[in-house]
Amino acid sequence: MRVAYSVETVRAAERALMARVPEGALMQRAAAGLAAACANALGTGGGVYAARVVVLTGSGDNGGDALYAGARLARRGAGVTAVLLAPQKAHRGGLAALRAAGGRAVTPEDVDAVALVHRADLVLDGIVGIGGKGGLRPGAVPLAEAARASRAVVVAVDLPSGVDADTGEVRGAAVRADMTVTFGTYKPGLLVDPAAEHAGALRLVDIGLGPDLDGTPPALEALQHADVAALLPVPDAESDKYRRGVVGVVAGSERYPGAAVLAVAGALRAGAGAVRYVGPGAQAVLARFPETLVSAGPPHKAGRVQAWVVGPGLGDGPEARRAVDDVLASDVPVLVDADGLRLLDRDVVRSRTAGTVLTPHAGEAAALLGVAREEVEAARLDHVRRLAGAFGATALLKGSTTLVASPEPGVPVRVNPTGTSWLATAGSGDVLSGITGSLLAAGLAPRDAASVGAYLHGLSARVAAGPVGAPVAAHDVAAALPGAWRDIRS
Ligand SMILES: NC(=O)C1=CN([C@@H]2O[C@H](COP(=O)(O)OP(=O)(O)OC[C@H]3O[C@@H](n4cnc5c(N)ncnc54)[C@H](OP(=O)(O)O)[C@@H]3O)[C@@H](O)[C@H]2O)[C@@H](O)CC1
Ligand SMILES: Nc1ncnc2c1ncn2[C@@H]1O[C@H](COP(=O)(O)OP(=O)(O)O)[C@@H](O)[C@H]1O
Ligand SMILES: [K+]
Repeated sequence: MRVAYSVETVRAAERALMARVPEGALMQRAAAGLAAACANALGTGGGVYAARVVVLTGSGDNGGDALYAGARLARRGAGVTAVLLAPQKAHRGGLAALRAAGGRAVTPEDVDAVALVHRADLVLDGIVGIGGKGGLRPGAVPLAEAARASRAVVVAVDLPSGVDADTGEVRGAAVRADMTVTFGTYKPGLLVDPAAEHAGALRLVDIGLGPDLDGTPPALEALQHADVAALLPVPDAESDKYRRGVVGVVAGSERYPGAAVLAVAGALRAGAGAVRYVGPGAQAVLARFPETLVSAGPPHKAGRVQAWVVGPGLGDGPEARRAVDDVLASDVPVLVDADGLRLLDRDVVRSRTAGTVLTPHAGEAAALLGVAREEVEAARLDHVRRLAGAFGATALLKGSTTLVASPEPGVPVRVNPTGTSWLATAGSGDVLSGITGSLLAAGLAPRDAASVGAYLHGLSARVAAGPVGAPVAAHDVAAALPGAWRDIRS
C-alpha cells in the first residue's frame, strides 16, 4: 500500500524525530537523497560533471534542501547557480555549503535568471514545499515558465512549488516538474490531480519518519498489486455460483441497450458467480452474453441477488425511476451510476442499512452537490469526501484520478493508481459499474469493492492499450479483465 499523510501529521512526526537526532540531520538525509536522484537524472544525459544546475531557492527549509543538494552536485563537478528569490531569508547553512563547494548565488535583480534557466541541464525547484500557501508568487512565475520551456530536467523538491500539499488543488501558477523527490512520506497532493499532474515521476526518500507516522491514519491510500490480490474473490473447492455471489444489473433502455451489454460484460468477469439482468436490453445482452440470467418485471421479482447495479443507460422516465426506488428498497448493497444518480433521493440513500456506492464523474458529482463541475475538478479530494458524507454512502469519483471515499470520517480516501487516459471513452464507466457491482456481490465491503473495481478497470485498460498505447473501446476493457486478474495474481 502506498500512503500519503497530511502536512499536519508530517510536521508532528518531524518534531518527534528531530528530538532524537542531531540538529540538521533530517535535512542532510533529504539533501543526500535529492542529490542522488538528480545525479541519476543527469546520468542519462551528459552526467554530473560540468552539468549546468540552477537551484530556484525560496525562503524556507525547502530551499535549504535544494541548496545542500546543489552543494553535493557542485562537489561532483556540476556548475551550480542558486537563484535566490528571497535573498534575506535564504537558508544560511545551505547557502554557505553551496558557496564552500564552489557554487554561486545570484538574485533575479543582478542577473537574467530566466536566461540562466533556459541554458540549464537541470533545474531544482526549491521555491516552496509543505510550508506553501496558494500559487507561486509573481517573482517566481517567469522562472517556472522558463523551466518548463527549457530542455532542462525539472526536479521538484518535496512538492512542485505552487501546488497544495494536502488537497491536490492548484490555485494559481505552479511549477511543472519531470520528477518530484519527496521526503519521509508521499503528500496527498502528489497523488491527486490537478497537483499530481505537475509532479512528474515520484521518488520517495526515506528520512526515518516511518516510526513516528505509524499509528496515525494516512489521509490517502493507493492499493498496489499485493493489496488487490489479497482482496480479489477467488473461488475455492466449496464454491458454487450462488456462494460466489449473484449480481443484478438494472441498466440500458430501448435507446441505450449498449449500456446494459457493457455493464454485464464487466460484471461477468469480475468475480460474481452469476449475473442477472433486468430491463429492456435483454435481447442485446443475451445475444452477446448467453450466460446472463435475464428477467422482465421489477427488480425485486428477479430472484435473489447479493448486490445490485443500477443506472447505466437507464434514461430518466417513470420506469427508470421505479427501478431505482425498487433497488434502493432492497437490503443488499447497491451501486448507483449514471442516470441512476439523477433519480436518487438523498434521504432514501441515507436511510439504507446495506451499503450504497455512488459512482459519478465530475459533472454528476457537481449536480449531486449543487456546485459547478469546475469546482469538483479543481478540488477532487474535498468533493469526494463531501459526497460520501452528504449521502452516507461510499463515493467513487471518476476521472483523471479516481478517488473512493467512505462516509465514516477519518477513514483514508483511496486513490486509484492504475488509471489511464485511454479510459476516456464512451461506455467505459458502464464496465466499471459492472465490475464493482460484481465485487460487491462477491462480498467485498463497499470501499474495497469500489477501489478494487477501479484498480481492475484501469489495469484492464492498460492491458488493452498495450505497452506503447493505442485507443481502446469500452468492450475491449471488459475483454481484458482476465488478463488484468492474471497479472495481479501472478
Ligand atoms: N517535514 C520534514 O520532515 C522535513 C522537511 N524538510 C523540508 O522542509 C520543507 C518545509 O520547510 P518550511 O517549513 O521552512 O516551509 P517551505 O515550504 O520552505 O516554505 C517556507 C516559506 O515560503 C514562503 N511561502 C509560502 N507560500 C509561498 C508561495 N506560494 N510561493 C513562494 N513562497 C511561499 C513563506 O514564507 P514568507 O515568504 O511568507 O515569509 C513560507 O514560510 C519541506 O517541504 C521539505 O522540503 C526537509 O528538510 C527534511 C525534513
Ligand atoms: N483523463 C482520464 N484519465 C483516466 N481515466 C479517465 C480519464 N477520463 C475518464 N476516465 C475514466 O473513464 C471512465 C469514464 O466513465 P464515464 O464518465 O462514466 O463514461 P461513460 O458514461 O461514457 O461510461 C471512468 O472510469 C473514468 O475514471
Ligand atoms: K518545491
